[in-house]
Amino acid sequence: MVPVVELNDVAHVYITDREASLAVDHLQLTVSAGEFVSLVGPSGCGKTTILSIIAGLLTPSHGEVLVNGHKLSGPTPEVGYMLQQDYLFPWRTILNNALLGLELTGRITPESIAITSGLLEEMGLQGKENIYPQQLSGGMRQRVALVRTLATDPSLLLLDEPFSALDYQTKLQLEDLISRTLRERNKTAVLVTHDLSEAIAMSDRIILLGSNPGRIRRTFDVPRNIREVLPFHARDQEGFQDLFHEIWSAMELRSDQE
Ligand SMILES: Nc1ncnc2c1ncn2[C@@H]1O[C@H](COP(=O)(O)OP(=O)(O)OP(=O)(O)O)[C@@H](O)[C@H]1O
Repeated sequence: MVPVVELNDVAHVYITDREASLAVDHLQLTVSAGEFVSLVGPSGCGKTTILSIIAGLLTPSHGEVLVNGHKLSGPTPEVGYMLQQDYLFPWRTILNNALLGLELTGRITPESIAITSGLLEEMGLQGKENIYPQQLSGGMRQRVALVRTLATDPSLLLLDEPFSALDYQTKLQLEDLISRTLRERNKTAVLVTHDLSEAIAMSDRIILLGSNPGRIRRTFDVPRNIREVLPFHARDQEGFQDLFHEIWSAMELRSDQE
């Protein structure tokens, strides 16, 4: 089966007035359909750069990116991007915010509106369609952002720290909701997070990056018993703490000690 994402020897150099800096180098990465992969690593190792490249927002200086077997040359509806901030427009109602992606891609139809309303309901936002973002809590707003991302039916979702601005309880609830929603639809996802336990609880595979320049250092497969349950209960599964410590130790180890 064709992978949903393939990065072949991708590198990126940021060029500013003062310098050129190699942000990521020699990236080789394949993500299969239905897989949930997390990118973890120290600040500045290139996690956001990699997501921007996969989103088609940044053209890599070297190498190529394939999405569903096609070479990426810019943003595509096949890839949805969800960020830490929800970026809802305050002047649009919840439903109209959720419909934004469909509107921008010229796909507003009675059917797509009904599907989006159904998604809002699934996210516990029934009755909120005609109110405005400022009337919602942070967790609710992130759920609207998720609906907006899912409404265009992308095969791949890029999640850049989508829970980091939320309180702990809301974050755990949203992790379960997103995990269940993506699994039910067999969506593929790449998550960037600073929270290692979140990465283990949500993923099939964890990619540890090192910095200067950003490179893949190690990959960890999450055991089946952890993957099979939703994130909240995954944390209680046998082997969870062992994997946490294994990845943590690898993070602490400098790359020159490997
Ligand atoms: N627009 C830019 N211009 C110049 N350098 C940049 C730019 N964006 C990122 N960088 C540099 O590229 C490197 C990777 O940055 P990136 O934001 O991808 O890392 P990150 O792992 O997502 O960091 P964090 O965990 O802090 O969010 C860093 O050294 C950063 O300073």
